[in-house]
Amino acid sequence: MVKVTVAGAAGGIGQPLSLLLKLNPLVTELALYDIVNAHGVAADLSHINTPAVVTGHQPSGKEDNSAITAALKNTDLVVIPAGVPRKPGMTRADLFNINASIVRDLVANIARTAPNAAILIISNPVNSTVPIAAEVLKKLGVFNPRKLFGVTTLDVVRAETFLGGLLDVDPSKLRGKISVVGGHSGDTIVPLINYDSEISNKAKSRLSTSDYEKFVNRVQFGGDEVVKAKNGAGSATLSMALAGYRFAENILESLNGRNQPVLIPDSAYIYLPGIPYGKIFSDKHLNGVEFFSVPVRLQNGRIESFIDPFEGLVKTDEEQKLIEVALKGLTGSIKQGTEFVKGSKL
Ligand SMILES: NC(=O)c1ccc[n+]([C@@H]2O[C@H](COP(=O)([O-])OP(=O)(O)OC[C@H]3O[C@@H](n4cnc5c(N)ncnc54)[C@H](O)[C@@H]3O)[C@@H](O)[C@H]2O)c1
Ligand SMILES: O=C(O)C[C@H](O)C(=O)O
Repeated sequence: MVKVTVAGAAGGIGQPLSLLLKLNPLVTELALYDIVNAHGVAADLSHINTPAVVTGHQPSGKEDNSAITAALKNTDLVVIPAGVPRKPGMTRADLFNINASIVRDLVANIARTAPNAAILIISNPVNSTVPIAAEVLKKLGVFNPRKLFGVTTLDVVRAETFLGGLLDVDPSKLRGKISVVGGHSGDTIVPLINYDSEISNKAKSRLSTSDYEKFVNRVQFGGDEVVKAKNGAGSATLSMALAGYRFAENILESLNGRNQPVLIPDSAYIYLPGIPYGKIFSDKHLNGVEFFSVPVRLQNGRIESFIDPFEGLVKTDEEQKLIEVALKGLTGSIKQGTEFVKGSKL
């Protein structure tokens, strides 16, 4: 029995993500929460002939907490794509003013109603919204760092797609062979393609320095490519739904009665000091930066451990330099999120 809740379920990401979740036979209940159109989306998806029972939850006004409480009750996994997307000319950080309080309030409800649920945060700016979630959970005394994930899978999906194109390899075969670490915006996104010897050799023989730099830039700014093409109608939704589902599916599979750790080649943006070896890793390699996206191993819906991309994976000097740039960008975003909650009344 697995209940999944999607908060922001009627949005551009929420709808196709909910569709994919409805197709997963491991899901027995799918609770769709949104401040608009939640019942419509739920009615629509409920006609699909898979086992998951779909329920819709929409508040009647600002003070109505009953809908979110019902959506979260007994849930195992909450996926959050609630919030506003970018328009051309905006950075993800420009979304902070609106999305910070949306994530804060949703996570406070999770802390009160479903403190044991795994939480997947999609809402941008992920580099700050995940620290916001962590701080809320800490303040309310229920923080389990093994169950909080910033969803950075779209960066991995993009890296696989773009590199596959350049190397003339089926991109789906690159899953688990390359990785993306760091954060989720511009130069905090760091693709690592040099630890699988076959891929690394292929990349060395096929990619010029300029091809490699263009590849890195395209992964780092893939989001902008979509924002520009949508021309005011939002940011990535369909590829994000696929990426969010891919990560949610990893969690569902790890919840599915398996006691063995499942190696998930996908990275997630996590709070390292709460994970075994994470604090040492953060002090040793990240200059004390506490949130970082790394490939994780899951067990029973939580992080069992992560792969150390410094000692476990071979990196080139270029990749090392990219990580140093990423760390500079992450420090301020993390602090902004943490300070925001410190100054908030929950
Ligand atoms: N992590 C990533 O890789 C990634 C990728 C793409 C988009 N995003 C982010 O995901 C977010 C959503 O993008 P979208 O395109 O789906 O936007 P959207 O505007 O289409 O949908 C957002 C949905 O959230 C709902 N919502 C707003 N406030 C809410 C609240 N308090 N509670 C519940 N629902 C609420 C809205 O009603 C809407 O249905 C944006 O912040 C975007 O930047 C992240
Ligand atoms: O670019 C955005 O604003 C949305 C998302 O973070 C993405 O990477 O596509």
